[in-house]
Amino acid sequence: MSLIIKICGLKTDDALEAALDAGADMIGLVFFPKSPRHVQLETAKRLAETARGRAEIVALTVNPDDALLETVMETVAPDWLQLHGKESPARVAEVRARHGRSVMKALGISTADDVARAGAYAGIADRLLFDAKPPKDATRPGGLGETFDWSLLDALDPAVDFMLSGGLDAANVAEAVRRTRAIGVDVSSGVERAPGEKDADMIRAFVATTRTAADEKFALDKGAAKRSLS
Ligand SMILES: O=C(O)c1ccccc1NCC(=O)[C@H](O)[C@H](O)COP(=O)(O)O
Repeated sequence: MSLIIKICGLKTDDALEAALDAGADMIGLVFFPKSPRHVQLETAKRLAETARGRAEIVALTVNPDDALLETVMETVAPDWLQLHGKESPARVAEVRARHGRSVMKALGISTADDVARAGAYAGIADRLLFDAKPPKDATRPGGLGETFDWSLLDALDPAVDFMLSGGLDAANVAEAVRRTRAIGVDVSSGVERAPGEKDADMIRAFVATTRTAADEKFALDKGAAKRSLS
């Protein structure tokens, strides 16, 4: 399986086209009014119509109530609901059952305890997304362009798949691919020239670098597997 690339926080037709043309597998639409990437529902609907069938559509919300999720489902019909707040495992299960959509649960990581707590969501969320834990005074819980110590993820149960985010960009994503066993990567700030303003060249560079790094890792793993058999 090839590495999944998600470009998050798209809010214009041009940025969306750049992500789709570059070959992004998932595109993220942010519904969080305090974010510079917040999209109005009608814009989101139009962007989703363009993206449908070309990439999976992810609707990102933070501690959403069911009314918001119903509105997003009716207007945007995303393939995924990304929960980026303090949703409990029980709430994740409830959202999944009630709205009938795959759920990606984002978890902020800064300590080994944060990684240990992730286990409670395994088998409940359809996918886990690890992000840097935001500082206490942050105005939003993600999309801050901050990395975290990826070695903390070495303690995670090897059976648990995850995507990686938090401060990724074209300069560090190859190392992230090599260093972790993430099945996918997610970027927002790292493909922007200013908060909320995506840059087509940066999107292309991020996707191309990620694909090359993933191919190299696959070739290395294949070589190692062959050597261990001989
Ligand atoms: O992007 C936002 O403004 C945002 C607001 C509220 C919750 C989450 C938000 N973003 C999450 C993401 O875009 C990504 O999933 C992830 O955090 C990567 O962000 P970045 O470090 O900026 O690449």
